Amino acid sequence: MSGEKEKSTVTSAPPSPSPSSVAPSVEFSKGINGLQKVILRESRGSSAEVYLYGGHVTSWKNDHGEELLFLSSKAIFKPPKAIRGGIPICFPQFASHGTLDQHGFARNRFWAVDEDPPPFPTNTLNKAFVDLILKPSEEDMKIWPHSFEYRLRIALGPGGDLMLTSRIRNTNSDGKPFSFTFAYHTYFSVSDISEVRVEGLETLDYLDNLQNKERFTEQGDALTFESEVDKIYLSTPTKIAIIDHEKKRTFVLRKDGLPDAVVWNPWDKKAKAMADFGDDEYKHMLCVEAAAVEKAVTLKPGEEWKGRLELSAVPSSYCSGQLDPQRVACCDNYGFVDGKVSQAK
Ligand SMILES: O=P(O)(O)OC[C@H]1O[C@H](O)[C@H](O)[C@@H](O)[C@@H]1O
Repeated sequence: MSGEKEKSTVTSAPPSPSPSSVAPSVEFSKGINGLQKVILRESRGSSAEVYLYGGHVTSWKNDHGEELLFLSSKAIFKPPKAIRGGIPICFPQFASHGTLDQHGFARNRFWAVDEDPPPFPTNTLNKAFVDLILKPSEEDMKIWPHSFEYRLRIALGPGGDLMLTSRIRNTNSDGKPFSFTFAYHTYFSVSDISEVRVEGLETLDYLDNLQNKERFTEQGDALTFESEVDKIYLSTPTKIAIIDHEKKRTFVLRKDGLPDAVVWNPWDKKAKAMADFGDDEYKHMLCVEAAAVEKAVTLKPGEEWKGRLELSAVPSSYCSGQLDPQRVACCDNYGFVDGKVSQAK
């Protein structure tokens, strides 16, 4: 594996208000196997890495340099294989919910940097971000005969929050609508899967992929893990927490436009069957995927869909058991202000 990193371009955002901190920056460089990647750095030291192959976030680190996403030591950075770990983009099909290959093709296409994206309503001050774009090739049109523009903004906020915004537009000139399913297939890094709990999905209905996609209702308790899990929770709240007791860290996932949430851990048997996944790595990862699966999204020509994911990692002074997605403020240091996440002072 040639992991040579070769710096090429650095673009700096406006100067940071704090004299002791460095301005957020965006750096283009070569990653594993010479694949192009983008490194986002924000002023307090957190960072993220994005491969143009797949439009794939492979790393998200906090201001102590600790990795927050799981990336398999056996991940294959070579097309057409999708990268195992980080945040694969599943589009235009989630899993095998359709006639395309598993999880669609966006995760194994080369994306381009979008030099001139249409304006975003969100504030980008003090954020390091990159805009990517995917348009179908002629080959793609043969397997999925629809013209689209998929714009992906990946941004790192001043507190180290990672934000992904997808804007997908139907650009068909034949007047035809298209439908798709979608997921941000996020692999979180956890200390020990048996010590982790997920709050926000209790009492919800789910489709169990391990039982012919049959529908069940989750019990009233937070989710814990002691065997393989592959479930699609339906109509979930906008906020889900992954509490890692051993690490004393809580991931807070906020989503918009993505009603479902997939929870996946392959456990030991499936782990062994995957060539690009270590036998014991299932112990240190958990996928919680903001998704639109049960009801496909349909776009008429000219229409655009937006799906947004915000991830933050906070110390686990987080009040376990008190997650209420309807509340405007949570007992951690983060809350919603005017529909946007802000860090309380
Ligand atoms: O191996 P992959 O194609 O990346 O898929 C990995 C997993 O993705 C999702 O979480 C699905 O629900 C699982 O059924 C699938 O096994």
